[in-house]
This record gives sequence, C-alpha cells and structure tokens, in this order.
Amino acid sequence: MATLFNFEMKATDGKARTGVIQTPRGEIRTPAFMPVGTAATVKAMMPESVRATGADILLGNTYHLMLRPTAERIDRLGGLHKFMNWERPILTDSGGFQVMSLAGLRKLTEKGVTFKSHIDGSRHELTPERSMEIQRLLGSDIVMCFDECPALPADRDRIAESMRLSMRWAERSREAFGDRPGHALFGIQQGGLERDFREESAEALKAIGFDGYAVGGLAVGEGQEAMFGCLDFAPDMLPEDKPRYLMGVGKPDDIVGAVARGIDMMDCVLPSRSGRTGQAFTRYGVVNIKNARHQDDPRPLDEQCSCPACSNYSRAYLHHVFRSNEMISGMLLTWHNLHYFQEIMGGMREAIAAGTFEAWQKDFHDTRAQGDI
Ligand SMILES: CNc1nc2cc3c(=O)[nH]c(N)nc3c(CCO)c2[nH]1
Ligand SMILES: [Zn+2]
Repeated sequence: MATLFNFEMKATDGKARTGVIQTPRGEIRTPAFMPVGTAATVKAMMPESVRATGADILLGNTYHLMLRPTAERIDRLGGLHKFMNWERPILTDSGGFQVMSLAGLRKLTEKGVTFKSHIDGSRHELTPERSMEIQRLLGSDIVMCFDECPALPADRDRIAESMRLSMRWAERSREAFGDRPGHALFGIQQGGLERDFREESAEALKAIGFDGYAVGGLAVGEGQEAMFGCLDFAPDMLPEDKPRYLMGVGKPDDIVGAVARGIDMMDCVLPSRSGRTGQAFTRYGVVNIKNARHQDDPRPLDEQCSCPACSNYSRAYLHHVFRSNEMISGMLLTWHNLHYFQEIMGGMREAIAAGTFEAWQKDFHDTRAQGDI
C-alpha cells in the first residue's frame, strides 16, 4: 500500500531543504508555495490555471467556509475538492487567526472563541473540536490545529499565556482529529519572538506528535528583520524529518529568506490580492501597472516570463484594462504573480538539489536591485 502521507527529503544546502510530500491526492514539491483559495476559489483564477502556474497544493479557510456556504453543505455536495474542482492536495487553516482578524464581537475562553460573522452578524463558536469537525467535513488533506495567534507587539506574559492556551488546544485538536490515514494534522508553534517560549511550544508539540509543524505567530506586523531573527532559531526546534510550514509569508524576499532558514511550505494572499490591485511582482522588483508611465509601453511586464500575461500582452494593454477596471485585469496579473512565485519556488528547489542555493540567492537579490521596472 502506498504510504498515505510522508515527507521524503531529497537534498539539503545549508539549512535549506528540498523534498516531496506524498499524499493520496498527489505530491507536493518542497519548498512549496500555497496559493490562498479562501472562499473555495483562488480569486480571479480557474483551478486549471492555478495548476498551470505550478501549484501542487492550495490553502482553504475554515472561518470563511463555515460561515458561507457552511461545511455541512460542502460535505453534502461531495467535499471541498469536488466543490471547487481542485482534486490535488488542500491544506485548510483552522479558523482562529481569521476570527481575530475578521470577526466582530469576539469572546475568547478556555473552551474556544465565539464571534459574530463579518458577513451577516450571526453568532458562531469555534473550538478545537469544532474546527477539526469542519476541516473533516471539508475533506482537506492537511488539517491545522486550532490555535490563537497573538498580535505583535505584545508583552511576554501575554505571549506566554496565549502560547500555552494554543498548546492545550493543540492537545484537544489532536484528540478530536482521531486516526485518519491519508490525512495529516499539523501542529502550530507559537511564542512570539521569544526563544524560550518558542522552545516550550516546540517541546509541547513534539510531545503530542504531529505529521508536520507550522511556525505560527509571525508575519503579524513584526517586520522582516524581526521575523528572520526568529526564523534563525524557531524552525530548528521542530523535527527535521517533518514538513515545516511558515504561515502567512510573504513577499518574494521573505520567502527566499524563510527557505534559507529551513522552511518547507508557505502561504500568502500577496500575489493574488496585489494582482487584483495592479501590483506585479517581477524578477526586477515590483511594477505598479496603473502608473501612467506604462500607458504607451509595448513591452511585456517581464521579457523573461512565460505566463499568458507576459506572452500575449503589453504593459500598455495591462495598464488600459486596469484603468478601465476590466475583469481581465485581475485575471492576468494574478496569473502572472502566481506564476512568478512558483518560478521562485522551482528555482530554489533546483538550486538546493544542485547545492548552488547560495549563488541562486545572490543572483535573486542582484537582479532585483538592477533593471528598469
Ligand atoms: C499574513 N500573516 C499571517 N500570519 C499568520 C499566523 C497564523 C497563525 O499563527 N496561526 C494560524 N492558524 N494561521 C495563521 C495565519 C493564516 C495563514 O494563512 C497567518 N497569516
Ligand atoms: Zn508573467
């Protein structure tokens, strides 16, 4: 019987690793970037287009889907993969982070969190047990523990108290998840930027035992320097033979820096969200296509990019459709950004496998510094 869920390390280069996570719905090449499909869609993209950019796995959200159309309805309709026509792996976040960032009238207790829907004001409750049930109903392949992610900056007492609550919730999540071959449960390390709390959290998670381990509690306003400072020690505390997932990251240089510090998986709304606002990420830096200087420019966004936007359209055209608020504008730029993010991931996988990751990083940063964008 094929192994139902396992992480096969192929090569390392310094702290960076490259490998493959085998799942019943297909393999995930690491380091991996997960496009965010919050409400059962990667906004402005057909699923086959998302696949064409090179994505092996998508992220879905417990919070959004429990409110609309509800997990029970998706279950009755055959589960999230069928519902959104994406048959490859899906990782779902557990809802706590989105409650704190989106919902109203929240009440946090040891049991869980109650809140008012940002959609219609109805009241809801999320607990570790309910989050596990929702993610089971959705049919996601990688389930995240229900946790609490404190906003930074926060004092040490607050961070310790929040981390310890999350570790008790991790225990309850593991208990409620049960034994589900072919489905993985990932624990989430908390502890802010504090080395001792990160250590305590890692020890607690390892004692429970998970199929993968996320570094949570970052990309919440601490800035890249502080985040990298934490990533200089936090991932090393997690089991080296399991996938390490940095939640919510990030800009291209955040992603490269995280992989260099031992991270295997990441997710971020940036490429899709900024694609819809006209912000394009290229190897030379960021291009704001709505800027008037592009209105007569016949060149593609990025001469070296093979995506549909760069292969078939000029900057002048992209500028026009954004200025006219045409639907194709967000489609083309989202496709380009996701394609570019996957190109970065593919480049890193190859470089790590070849032992040339240092040189690859130098080229990545040097190219970004030059060039007329
Ligand atoms: C954009 N920054 C960010 N930091 C995060 C931190 C966390 C976290 O600590 N826990 C959970 N469950 N999710 C998180 C998420 C949502 C991931 O898309 C985060 N997203
Ligand atoms: Zn492109």
